[in-house]
Amino acid sequence: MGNVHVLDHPLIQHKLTYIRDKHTGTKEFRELVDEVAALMAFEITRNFPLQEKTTETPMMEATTNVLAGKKVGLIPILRAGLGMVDGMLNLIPAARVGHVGMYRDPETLTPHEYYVKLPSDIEERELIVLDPMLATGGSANDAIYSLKKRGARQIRLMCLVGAPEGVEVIQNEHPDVDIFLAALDERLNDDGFIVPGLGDAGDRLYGTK
Ligand SMILES: O=P(O)(O)OC[C@H]1O[C@H](OP(=O)(O)OP(=O)(O)O)[C@H](O)[C@@H]1O
Ligand SMILES: O=c1cc[nH]c(=O)[nH]1
Ligand SMILES: [Mg+2]
Repeated sequence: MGNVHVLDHPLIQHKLTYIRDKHTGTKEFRELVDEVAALMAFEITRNFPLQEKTTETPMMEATTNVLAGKKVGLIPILRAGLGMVDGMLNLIPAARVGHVGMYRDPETLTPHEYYVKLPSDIEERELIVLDPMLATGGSANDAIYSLKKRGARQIRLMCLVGAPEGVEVIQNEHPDVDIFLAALDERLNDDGFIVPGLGDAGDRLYGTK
């Protein structure tokens, strides 16, 4: 079963509080999501392999470390996942970005895929699926199946807020996928929204409500 990592770094938790706050406007919401994504990138890359390199410092020749060249693919689930891309790219600038378009029917809560465009070598890349919200888990579940169908082999899922229901779906359907969250919330309400949550992530990012 995939591990669930709740990234409880104080800076992440502090910023998440203002992301949740209903008084936070679109501009600030977008900036905070960007910042938290960068902080989460710092944590999610913690186990990336290093290799030794000989470096001449101004003082002497030294054996130092550089990243061992792990190839990364960032896969935002449109729309709301887009809000996490730039923050991640700040720390992993060589990552390629693939897009999966998915919307959740507000009545049935069923996800519908409407767009897929991926780097050609996804089978060689460590893919990080990005979406602020893991609610019923339907969207992330379908997006991960869609990636696997196209050859993906290594996938992690990174969300700001997860519900236990969504976590369970991913753990059951994709035991090979580790989940990284800034918070694991209480539950879903009757409309399929995470509570306490942060509301509709896409609408808050792009000011569409
Ligand atoms: O876990 P689930 O129950 O599938 O719900 C989560 C999904 O719902 C939201 O997207 P939405 O469908 O609102 O699309 P948007 O990002 O375009 O607003 C959110 O960004 C996730 O993709
Ligand atoms: O709480 C939720 C659930 C699904 N999508 C959102 O944007 N928010
Ligand atoms: Mg939305």
